[in-house]
Amino acid sequence: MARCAAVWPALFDIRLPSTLVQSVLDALPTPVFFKDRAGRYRGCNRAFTELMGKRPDELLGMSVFDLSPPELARVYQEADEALMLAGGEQRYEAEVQRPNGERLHVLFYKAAVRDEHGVVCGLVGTILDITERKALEHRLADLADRDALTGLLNRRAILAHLEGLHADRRQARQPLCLLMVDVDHFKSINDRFGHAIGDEALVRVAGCLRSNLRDGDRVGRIGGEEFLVVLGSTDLDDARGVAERLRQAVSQIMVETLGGMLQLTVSVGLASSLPDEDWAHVLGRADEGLYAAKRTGRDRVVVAQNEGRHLLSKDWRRS
Ligand SMILES: Nc1nc2c(ncn2[C@@H]2O[C@H](COP(=O)(O)OP(=O)(O)OP(=O)(O)O)[C@@H](O)[C@H]2O)c(=O)[nH]1
Repeated sequence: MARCAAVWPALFDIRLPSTLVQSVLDALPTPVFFKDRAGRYRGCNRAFTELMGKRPDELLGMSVFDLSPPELARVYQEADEALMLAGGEQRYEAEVQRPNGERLHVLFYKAAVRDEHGVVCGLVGTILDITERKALEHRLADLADRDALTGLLNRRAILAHLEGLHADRRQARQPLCLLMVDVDHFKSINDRFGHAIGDEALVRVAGCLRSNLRDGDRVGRIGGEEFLVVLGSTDLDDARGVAERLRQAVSQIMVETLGGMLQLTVSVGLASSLPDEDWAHVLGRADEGLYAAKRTGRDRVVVAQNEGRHLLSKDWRRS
């Protein structure tokens, strides 16, 4: 790539030979550019030309719309105008598109440049590639929401999802349906076959629940062998169908053990939110439905009574 000498404007002729300034800028790994008051590129360093895939002379006089897709160019233009109006410095996150279409997450650092009369005559900007950092942040955020054994949402994440969705559905005056799903006789599975088989059973149940739900539904592991399913937009009749389908799907799971095939079953409590009902109450009623399913023989779905006991078996907000 050609050096960018002669592209840097006289504006940067700050009693240093401009070729020296340009050489210093070209030695930097960080893209640097300069725009005039009209937002046209008036200079840049080698890293910027490499990022944009253009020759230095091609870049001269271009606007952001000549160089970037319109949705990105609009972001840059708005930021540039705000900076040149206010003066000072600016820092923001955005994306940059390479000529091959690849998008980078970047941090822009820009500063207004003033002429000898103190009037803003352009800006200088640098671009820091933070793509890897962003990917790592997303990965960490995702890991923080996951249950380590099953990969499902963990208790905190599924309850946060429930709280958010419940608020939306309540505002739209639509009910929200929940399923509490608990593996039957799990303690005796651990006792008879060992914890490794118990863990495998949990992983298989988790996979089965996940693969039998639609995109808008969410499932999380909220306790040892207890799962919570938050259904997207589903009325009580449909939710009953979903619960029954999940129950049957789990009963098809066969876990191979040294003592033969282990068949799993789950009990399910289903509750549909009442108008103005708190999310923790709906959860409490689904829990009561689950315990009714356990009491009446397991491997079944019980729809929670609307009245509920209002004395929650657990305080879901705190637990
Ligand atoms: N293998 C394994 N076991 C777990 C895990 N978390 C909790 N458990 C066990 O799950 C068992 C749950 O037992 P209980 O709550 O008595 O319920 P249950 O035996 O399934 O009985 P019912 O629910 O009444 O059908 C306990 O023995 C816990 O130690 C885990 O991550 N892995």
